[in-house]
Amino acid sequence: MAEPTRQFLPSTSAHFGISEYHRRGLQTLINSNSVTDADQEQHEAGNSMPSKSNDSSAVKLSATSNLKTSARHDLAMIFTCKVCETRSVKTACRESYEKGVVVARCGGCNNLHLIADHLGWFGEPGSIEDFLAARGEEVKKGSVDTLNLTLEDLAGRELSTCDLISSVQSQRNSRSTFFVSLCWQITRTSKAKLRNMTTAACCFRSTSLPSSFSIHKKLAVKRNSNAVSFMGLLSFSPKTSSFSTGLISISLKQRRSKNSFQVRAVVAPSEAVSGFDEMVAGTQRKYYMLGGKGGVGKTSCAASLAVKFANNGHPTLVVSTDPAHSLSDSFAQDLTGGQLVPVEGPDFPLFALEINPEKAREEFRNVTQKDGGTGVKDFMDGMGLGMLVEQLGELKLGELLDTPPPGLDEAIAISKVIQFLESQEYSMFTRIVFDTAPTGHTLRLLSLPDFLDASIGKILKLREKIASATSAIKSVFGQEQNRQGASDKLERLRERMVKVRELFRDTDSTEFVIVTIPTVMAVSESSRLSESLKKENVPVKRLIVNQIIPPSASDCKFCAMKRKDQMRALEMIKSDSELSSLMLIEAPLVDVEIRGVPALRFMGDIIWK
Ligand SMILES: Nc1ncnc2c1ncn2[C@@H]1O[C@H](COP(=O)(O)OP(=O)(O)OP(=O)(O)O)[C@@H](O)[C@H]1O
Repeated sequence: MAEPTRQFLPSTSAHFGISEYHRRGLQTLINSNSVTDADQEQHEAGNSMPSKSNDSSAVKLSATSNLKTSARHDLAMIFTCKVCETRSVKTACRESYEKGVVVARCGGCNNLHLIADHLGWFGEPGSIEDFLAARGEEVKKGSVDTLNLTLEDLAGRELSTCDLISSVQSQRNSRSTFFVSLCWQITRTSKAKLRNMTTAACCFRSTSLPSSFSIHKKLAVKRNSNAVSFMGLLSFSPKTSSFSTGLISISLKQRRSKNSFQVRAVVAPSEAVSGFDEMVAGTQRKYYMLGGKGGVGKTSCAASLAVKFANNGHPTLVVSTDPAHSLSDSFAQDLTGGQLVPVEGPDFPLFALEINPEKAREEFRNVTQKDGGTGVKDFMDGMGLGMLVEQLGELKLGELLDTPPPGLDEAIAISKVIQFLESQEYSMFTRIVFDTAPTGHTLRLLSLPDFLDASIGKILKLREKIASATSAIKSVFGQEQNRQGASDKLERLRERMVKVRELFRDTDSTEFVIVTIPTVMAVSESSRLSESLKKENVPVKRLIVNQIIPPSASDCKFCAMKRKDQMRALEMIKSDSELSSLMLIEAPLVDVEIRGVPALRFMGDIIWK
């Protein structure tokens, strides 16, 4: 048998470490004649010889002896095949590495690389460390805590070549450890590679995230139709110097086998161009608000956009601020409860939140009543401060509190979401999609922040006047503290309202997408909505015309008439002064109900191109 030459060209940054944490029992020892494969997924070693290589591997062995993917595999290594530049993670038996023979097959080009050969089968006995040392190259060893794999290590190449789209940071779990999920988006070229499971690219967005990290415990491998996710403990060196531990989730996309969702008949109308590339680009947070007349498909469009963002690597949050929520129905999952609920199905994190408007309204009422509403009025009446009561009348506070203006609950709901998103815990979300309430509500919502801002401002001023006029009396009544607390709350609420207003008008981060259907009534309403949005300086670029009946060769008279009507409405859009300037996205009426993630994915692929 011709003796293959072994050639390893490890990178100088290569390091190696074996943790002492999880020693295997003797019963799992492989005898010194054994050859082990070094592949976590396939047991393939020993069936062919390591390639005689001019191909060389930049080998990085990392300490993961507590890796529990298999009882036999307690050593992990990451290496780059110099033949095909594929980065691979493999696990092997430590005893085999120390006493036997270990070869690793490159997932990209199928070449075998010799990692250890203590039996001298392929030349001088030794291991990769010896081979590297012979070349005068550096071998680094480390314990679990000192293993710091860079992002490039996981990506397997320069990150500058990746289109870094998103990242996920962390949520604290009840035990105060970090759950860290890393997500990444890759360029079209790298996507092709990923489909072959050859490489992956990661990225971080948040500045608070570590610059280096290592996986030192693999917890789970999750497979679904088009992704494999690795979950593992992560250690990293944050800016604050000490090491932290968390969980890492890495997804490798595979070629999608078959769309599990089948529609019986769909005709995509003319070129649907939504400019999705622009929508998905960038890692900075963006807000998309979808609104329109009741029943036109706002929820379906919002949910399908959220699924599409998530499947394109953006950790996404979809929020319903419509008092009559239908997100749960649309996703076919229970998303109620006013909390962030993970949506099952998409490749990357997607969470949903249905805000409880009644609760939000109640909250507002409590705060204002304590400080500026009937509480203050009663108090002032009692004190004989007639002239201030007059000012109260001007504010129409009673009206505000007894019959909250329409749109108030939604404004509070949105401000609540902003509050959520400002916290570090939710900094991972890079796309926020709002499923808003029907048009009328939304229009009132738009003017509401200004109205509330003014009202609350007046309430606060009034409070100050009362405070100075009655401080002595109040201290007798012992109410000062309560009033201060309520006043602070009110001030915070006012600030949040201002933020809602700013968010709605921020052209860099926000876009309002109008959803309509091709009927004269819906188009007229959309035109009015567009006009109002413009007046309020809310950025609007896109108009979805949903439920367009596809042309048909059948003699269905009803369908033909209906389609004719629809075409008329479409013409109306094209000549409408408000709507004609918007990017028109035509979405067909499909003959199944859009329910559940596969259906939403399907719809998203039609609309968001
Ligand atoms: N393109 C489409 N083809 C077929 N059915 C659709 C399409 N778009 C939406 N639907 C269906 O229309 C119904 C209403 O859709 P959806 O709930 O998304 O509308 P909405 O505007 O959010 O309604 P509401 O104003 O009541 O919240 C749903 O049953 C949905 O499955």
